[in-house]
Amino acid sequence: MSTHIDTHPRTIDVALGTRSYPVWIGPGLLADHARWRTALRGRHALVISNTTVAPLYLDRVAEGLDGLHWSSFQLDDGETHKTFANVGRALEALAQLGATRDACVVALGGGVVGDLAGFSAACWMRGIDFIQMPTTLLAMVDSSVGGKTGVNLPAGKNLVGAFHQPRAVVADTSTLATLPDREYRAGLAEVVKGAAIGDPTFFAWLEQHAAALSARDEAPLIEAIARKVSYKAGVVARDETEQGERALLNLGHTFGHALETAGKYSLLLHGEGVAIGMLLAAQLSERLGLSEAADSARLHRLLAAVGLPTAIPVGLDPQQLLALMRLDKKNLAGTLRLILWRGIGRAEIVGGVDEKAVLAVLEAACR
Ligand SMILES: NC(=O)c1ccc[n+]([C@@H]2O[C@H](COP(=O)([O-])OP(=O)(O)OC[C@H]3O[C@@H](n4cnc5c(N)ncnc54)[C@H](O)[C@@H]3O)[C@@H](O)[C@H]2O)c1
Ligand SMILES: O=C(O)C(=O)C[C@@H](O)[C@H](O)[C@H](O)COP(=O)(O)O
Ligand SMILES: [Zn+2]
Repeated sequence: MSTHIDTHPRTIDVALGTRSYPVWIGPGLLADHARWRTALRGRHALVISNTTVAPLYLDRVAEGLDGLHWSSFQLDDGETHKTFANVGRALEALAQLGATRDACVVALGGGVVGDLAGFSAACWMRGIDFIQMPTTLLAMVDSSVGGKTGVNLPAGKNLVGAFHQPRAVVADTSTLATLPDREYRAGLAEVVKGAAIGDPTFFAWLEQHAAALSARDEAPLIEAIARKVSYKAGVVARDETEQGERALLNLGHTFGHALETAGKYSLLLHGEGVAIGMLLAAQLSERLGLSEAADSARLHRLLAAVGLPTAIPVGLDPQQLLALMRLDKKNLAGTLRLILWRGIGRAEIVGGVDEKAVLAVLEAACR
C-alpha cells in the first residue's frame, strides 16, 4: 500500500502590511521559476551562496535568472565566515554587477548565508530586495523567516545587523536530501524551540513523531516545517522588531550563543547550542521556582529522541560563558535579561536575573 504524500507547496504568509511575503514550502521549488521570479522586480540579481551549496544547487536557480544581469558570490563554508569582511566582499560584488536600487539579492544556503546576504541587501544603497532560498532545515524553519539579518564579531554572535524582511522565502525541501545528518538534527532544535515556547499541542505532536522526523519521513517533516513557520510568522507579524513577544524566540539563545562562541564555532552548531541552552534555561527556571522538573524532563527526552546533545561539552569555562552572556542584545541596564521557561508551551522575558543563579547552573552543568 502506498502512502499518499501531498507534494503541493504550502504557502504561509508573513503578514506585515505592504511588506507581507510568502513562505513557500515543498519539494522542487527551486526549479519552479515561474513562481519565485514574480518576487524579482529589477534587472540585476546577485546570488549569495557558499562553496558547498553552490555546486549542488546554483544551476537550478541560474536557469530561473535567465534574461537578467546576474552573478554569484560564494562564501567559504562555516559560521566563522559570517563576518563584516565578507559583507564588504558581497557589496563589492554588487558594485561589480552594477546593481541598481531595484536589484535583488538571492540567498541560497543555510542560515549563515541567509543572515549575511540579508544584511548585505539591507546595506546596499540603504536597502534593496532579497529572496531567501534556504537549503538547511534550520534555515527553512527559522532563519529565512522574520528578517533578522547580520554578522558576528569576535566578541559575540550577531552583534551587528538590521531588521530587513525578504520579499519571499523559497523552501525547497528536496534540497534536504544532501544535508548532513548532524545539520539536519540541529534544525530540529529550532522546531522543538517553537513548540516549547508557545504550542503545547505541537510539542505533543513532536513527541509522537520524533522517530519519523529523525528518519526524515517526508510528510511529517513538511508538516513540522509548516507548523514552525506558521508559529514564527505569527510572532513576527505581531512584533517585527522585538519590542516584546518576539524575544521569546530567543529561548535557549543567551546560553546557546555563549556556548557557540566559547567553542569558537567548531565545537557546537547553532542548533546544538540552542538545544543545550534550552535545557540550561529550563534548569535555571526550575531553580528560580518558575517551572517543574517534570517539564524539563520532557524537553530533555524530546531533544535526546531527535539526536541532539543535552550536555555542555567538556572543557568550557562557566565564568567565560557568563562573561559572554553579559554581551547578549536582550540585556538592559547592565543586568541579564533572559527568556525563562514556565513549562511546555510557555516562556517569559525576565530582567535583572541574578548572575549567581546563572553561574550556579553553569557550574553544575560544566562539572
Ligand atoms: N536570522 C535568524 O532569525 C536566525 C535564526 C536561526 C539561526 N540563525 C543563524 O543561522 C546560522 C545557522 O544556520 P544553519 O544551521 O543553516 O548553518 P549553515 O548555514 O552553516 O549551514 C550548515 C551546513 O550545511 C551546509 N549546507 C547547507 N545546505 C546544504 C544542503 N542542502 N546540502 C548539503 N549541505 C548543505 C552548509 O554549507 C553548512 O556547512 C547561525 O549563524 C545562526 O546564528 C539566524
Ligand atoms: O527570529 C528571532 O527573533 C530569533 O530570535 C530566532 C533565533 O532562532 C535566531 O537564532 C536569531 O538569529 C537570534 O537572534 P539574536 O537577536 O539573538 O541575535
Ligand atoms: Zn536560533
